[in-house]
Amino acid sequence: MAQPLAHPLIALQGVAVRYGRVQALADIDLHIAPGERVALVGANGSGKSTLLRVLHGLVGPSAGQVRRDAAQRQAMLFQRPHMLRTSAQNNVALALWLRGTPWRAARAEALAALRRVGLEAIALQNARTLSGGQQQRVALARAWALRPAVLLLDEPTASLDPHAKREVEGLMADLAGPAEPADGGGPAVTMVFSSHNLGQVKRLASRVVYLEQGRAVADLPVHDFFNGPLPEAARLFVKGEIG
Ligand SMILES: Nc1ncnc2c1ncn2[C@@H]1O[C@H](COP(=O)(O)OP(=O)(O)OP(=O)(O)O)[C@@H](O)[C@H]1O
Repeated sequence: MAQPLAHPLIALQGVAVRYGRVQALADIDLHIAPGERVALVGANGSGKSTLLRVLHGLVGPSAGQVRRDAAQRQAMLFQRPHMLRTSAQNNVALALWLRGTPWRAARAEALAALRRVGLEAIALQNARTLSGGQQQRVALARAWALRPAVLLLDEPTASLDPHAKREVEGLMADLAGPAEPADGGGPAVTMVFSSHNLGQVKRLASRVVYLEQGRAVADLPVHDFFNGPLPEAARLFVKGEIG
């Protein structure tokens, strides 16, 4: 398995997760290094969402260890963002306020974050009335405003139309910075995302982890994943999803 050498932001060792009788993850060893853009791919039910939840600390492992750089902030985005019934600006500002930023400063920072995702003009609009793509951009602004070192995204574009998909994907690339590992801790956000869209994986990822029935059966630099030899199931998955 390819494991980066840099000091990991998150390190999983021998991680397993069970939901009752379902073994959602088994024997996962995974190091996330600064500057990486890791794509989690695999069939429905292979464990991608569960792995993201473990990385974010929302689900505890039933076996194994999760170590996290406690000084680093993390944020997570879901397929369908949850918007509160208030303005886009307040949706972002509340996240900052909850982290201890005074309200006035939070409102100002929220506006800057909305500007970052091209939504300054609709800052005062009720977030629930925005389109799916706009809501996902507000969610990205809300996550980015927290200045996370690690951004985890669970199929962030899966429920969007092609135009919105491209916009959100472009923003993800923009927030993550260049696809090379950052040297010396630049402003780049380390990103781990799940996706069924292999074109998107090619465009965004620096590394691909392929899950099968809760196991990481391939963990490769993006070029090797799409061009090199793969375990049979992963090869068929790539062929089926593309062809
Ligand atoms: N809360 C839960 N309770 C019971 N079983 C669960 C729960 N969440 C997930 N599972 C099961 O764990 C396994 C892994 O699910 P997970 O959602 O992580 O897969 P996934 O790869 O993200 O799937 P998808 O691509 O469909 O989103 C599946 O068998 C799923 O049914």
